[in-house]
Amino acid sequence: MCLQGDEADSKEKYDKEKLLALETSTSTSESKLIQNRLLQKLWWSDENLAYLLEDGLQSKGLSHPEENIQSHDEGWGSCIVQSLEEIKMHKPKEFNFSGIRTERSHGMWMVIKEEQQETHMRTSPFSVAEVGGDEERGVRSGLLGDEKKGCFKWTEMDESDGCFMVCNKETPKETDSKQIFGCELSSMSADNLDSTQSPSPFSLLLSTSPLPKSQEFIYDNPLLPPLLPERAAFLSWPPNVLSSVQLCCQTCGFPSVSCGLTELPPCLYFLSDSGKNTACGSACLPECLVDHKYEKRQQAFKMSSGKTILVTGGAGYIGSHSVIELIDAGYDIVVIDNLVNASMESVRRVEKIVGKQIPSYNVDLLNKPALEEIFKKHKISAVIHFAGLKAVGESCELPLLYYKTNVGGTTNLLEVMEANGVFNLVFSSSATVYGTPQFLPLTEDHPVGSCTNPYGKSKYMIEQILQDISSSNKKWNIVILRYFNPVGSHKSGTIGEDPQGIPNNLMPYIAQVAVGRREFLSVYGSDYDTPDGTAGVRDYIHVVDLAQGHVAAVRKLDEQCGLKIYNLGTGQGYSVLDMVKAFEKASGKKIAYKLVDRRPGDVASCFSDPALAAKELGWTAKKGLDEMCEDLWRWQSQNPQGFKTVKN
Ligand SMILES: CC(=O)N[C@H]1[C@@H](OP(=O)(O)OP(=O)(O)OC[C@H]2O[C@@H](n3ccc(=O)[nH]c3=O)[C@H](O)[C@@H]2O)O[C@H](CO)[C@H](O)[C@@H]1O
Repeated sequence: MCLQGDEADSKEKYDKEKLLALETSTSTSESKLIQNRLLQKLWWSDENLAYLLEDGLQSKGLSHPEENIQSHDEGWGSCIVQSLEEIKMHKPKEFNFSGIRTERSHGMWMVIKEEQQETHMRTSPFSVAEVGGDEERGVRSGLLGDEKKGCFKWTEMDESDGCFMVCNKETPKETDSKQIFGCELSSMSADNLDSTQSPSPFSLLLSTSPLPKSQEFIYDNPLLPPLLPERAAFLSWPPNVLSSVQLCCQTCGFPSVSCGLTELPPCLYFLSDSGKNTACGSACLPECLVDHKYEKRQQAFKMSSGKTILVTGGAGYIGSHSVIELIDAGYDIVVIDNLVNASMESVRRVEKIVGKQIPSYNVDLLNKPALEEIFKKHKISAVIHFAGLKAVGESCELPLLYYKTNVGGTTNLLEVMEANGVFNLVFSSSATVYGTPQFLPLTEDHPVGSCTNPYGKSKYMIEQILQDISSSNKKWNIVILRYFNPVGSHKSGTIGEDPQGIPNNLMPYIAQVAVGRREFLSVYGSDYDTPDGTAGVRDYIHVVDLAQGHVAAVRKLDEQCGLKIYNLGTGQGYSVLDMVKAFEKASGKKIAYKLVDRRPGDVASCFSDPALAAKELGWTAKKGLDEMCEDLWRWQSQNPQGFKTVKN
């Protein structure tokens, strides 16, 4: 029996017949299996009819029901083979063939070994992408196959609908869809499959029930390494019908095509308002989505330095990014944060990124007993001290709050450290301590202290305190890092800068204009002595580069370094309008701006000489302006309201 796409054959009627056929099947166990599979398959919502195409899903060896292929002129099938190793171990005819056609214009077929379907759902040597006649996308598909993976060929299946097939290199190039299909089937067990080939870059995740409109997909398979979150995309498929979800690789250029296979085992969950919901099926973890850093991270866990670093302000922007890099470098981390300007959600998201729980406490540095508790509970080797207030304008209105929080908090911390025999500290200072530059680029020996606001002065005062304790007790190892202008976010787009209220700094403001939270950017001053007249030739540095600078600084402490001071910048200056343009390019959004008066206290230009950090820490910033803007945009567009964003 062959079911056509003709609606005359209702799904229900067909199901009935199918089940009847199964009941009379000779093999009870096979019948059971097939019934189970039928139940699994018949999940499609009404608008997305699925038809089982082959008689009773009985084993037919590899003989494909060609009449079905031919009859499906509006769509076509992809033959997907799972588990290369298994395929090699079995003769083709031991495979049962089952095909499902998922909807009129997008067909999907599957070939799997019935008895072991679950274990087969790991890697897919084949998958098929349909590009719906869009030549450009087709070309991109082709690039993926040949150039990126090197082991796939893309073959145009049908000029009229512009379908492309990914298959093994050995598969004949020029042939029609029927032949390709046949060939692919016969290559299931064929020796021409190269066992080193990469799995498919795609997989299709089919829900066992219609997915809710609001959802957050969570890939969560303990058997497989984590996804590269920045690459993975979950798309509903077929488009606009939320009954299946496609996991695909954005980097490979596949934001919108359907492809791949399949079903169980469950490893994808989706969240709805009611919490974690039923599992979706998943086929394989595409190679290009595997987070290989994970293996390194596992390695790092194994070769853990055994050192625990206390990160104050670890829920904040720079702190959270640094925690990731430190964990990657093999350190154990304890986070404390008073959450005045941060949220524990960022720590939860960092935990997801690193695949590890991080002890984290809502503790204020002014609460000395609580701080002492932390030092009792954890064997701290070093402290990275980010915590503090940082809004320049606010510091002018509330100077005492700034001195108490920043300076008082730091002295508390230093006392507790000393009392517990911890003499290793990395301090988060700022280029603001240089005040108005007397020369550029700024080197570490540039005069400091001429800061015009309490925030800047508090940083300067802390630097002075650190100099003094270092002179008083040689046990102290202190690295002071003077940051230039950190921007960007982690590649995943799941953590980033989340200013409360109206952003003071340029880039968060621009990002909020792009996302529609602010109407326009006020460019403060257009009469400066800079190439485009705008102020703010600044040294923007990617926050991940900055975070890596902290790893280098922690390593420096091991050298019993005494007190050291380093600039963390790129050495490259960009104006406000440079930044506007770069962000427009990265986001594809127009940034409305108005030229307004100067902002009091702004200097025209400020950029670093980062040579000392390169020489003594072995650290340099690597990421350029485009990457900073792209990463910032990923964070902002995925989280328009920052960590408060509710996923729809
Ligand atoms: C005076 C001041 O606040 N200094 C702080 C600010 O330095 P910066 O002034 O270097 O950073 P910023 O991001 O506030 O401003 C960068 C440039 O953009 C300009 N701009 C900024 C915002 C805006 O809405 N429109 C606009 O034109 C601003 O005039 C400046 O020329 O941030 C640094 C961290 O990143 C330090 O914390 C500095 O202490």
